[in-house]
Amino acid sequence: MKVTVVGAGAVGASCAEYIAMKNFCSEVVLVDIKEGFAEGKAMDLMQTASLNGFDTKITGTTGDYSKTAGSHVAVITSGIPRKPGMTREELIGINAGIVKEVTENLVKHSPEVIIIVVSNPMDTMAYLVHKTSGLPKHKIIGMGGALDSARFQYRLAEALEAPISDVNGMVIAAHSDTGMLPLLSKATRNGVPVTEFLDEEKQKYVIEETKVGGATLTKLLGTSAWYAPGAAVSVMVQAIACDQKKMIPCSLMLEGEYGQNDICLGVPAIIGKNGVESIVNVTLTAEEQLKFAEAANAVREVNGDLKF
Ligand SMILES: NC(=O)c1ccc[n+]([C@@H]2O[C@H](COP(=O)([O-])OP(=O)(O)OC[C@H]3O[C@@H](n4cnc5c(N)ncnc54)[C@H](O)[C@@H]3O)[C@@H](O)[C@H]2O)c1
Ligand SMILES: O=C(O)C[C@H](O)C(=O)O
Repeated sequence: MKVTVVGAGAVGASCAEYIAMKNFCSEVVLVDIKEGFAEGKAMDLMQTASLNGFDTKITGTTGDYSKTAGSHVAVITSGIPRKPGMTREELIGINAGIVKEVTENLVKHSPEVIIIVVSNPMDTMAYLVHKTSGLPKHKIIGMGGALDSARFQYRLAEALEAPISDVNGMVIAAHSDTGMLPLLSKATRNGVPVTEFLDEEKQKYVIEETKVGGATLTKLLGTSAWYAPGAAVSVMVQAIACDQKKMIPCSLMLEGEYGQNDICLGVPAIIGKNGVESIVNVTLTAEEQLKFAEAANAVREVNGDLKF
């Protein structure tokens, strides 16, 4: 399995590192626009191979997409991250042009590729990749829900004073500060609904902290997060590489599912060797349906700023 990661910055390098550490891929190619940067990151990572015990070959290139030819999966992390106080949506002006150009280069050299979109505003960038790549819809997957769900589980474990391995929960809808929908009604501690353990105040705390998870880290770090984003991508790439048929919330093109059309939004999906094997239809409460629809309206407005 050959994987390309475009953008060798914080998230791209973290993706490459986690993918290599899990040792399920033969080759990872890092691509960046900054001269020598991807080559340097690749060499540094390769010098961890004997220490960390992996055999994945990591190489880097400054913009030579012929080196990415024949990739099974490509991850797009190229573009600028937000600074404290910004929203992800404010990145559209710069990132849309980058994501479009990168998509064209990837598809030219790997026409069968499955693309995982990470650059923000992610739901809109995933939509842009659908509109510009010519790839079938099961081959374009936005990464947001896997990360947001991990943050949800972190906050649930904190509120429950439980180990994270006891906790299960999922976040759907938009990958934005206001449009995330943590499904508290379905979250469990070892199969028992968490609502049986948490009072309303704690429930509200978990939901609000989950939704601003990215903003909280951006304020602390001065730029956005990379460890958990990289780990989330590696889980998705592994699900494809190992045909795991894992259920992961991802931003996918909807055609009637969850009452939406012509939009990419986070929904649970089965991820396997074909990319999206199917979308899972979960029954939402009336309040959750309303929030999902509101998130869709907000993303649709941002999508309106795209120029193809
Ligand atoms: N979807 C998510 O959950 C999620 C999580 C974290 C970050 N992000 C987003 O991922 C993106 C990257 O974040 P980061 O922290 O790694 O930023 P970064 O600045 O560390 O890295 C971005 C890299 O992209 C490169 N780049 C820019 N234009 C390029 C081009 N045309 N071709 C190839 N490479 C190019 C830059 O040189 C840089 O090295 C941001 O848009 C950020 O908002 C999304
Ligand atoms: O918060 C950001 O801007 C980056 C990313 O989307 C995240 O959730 O960490």
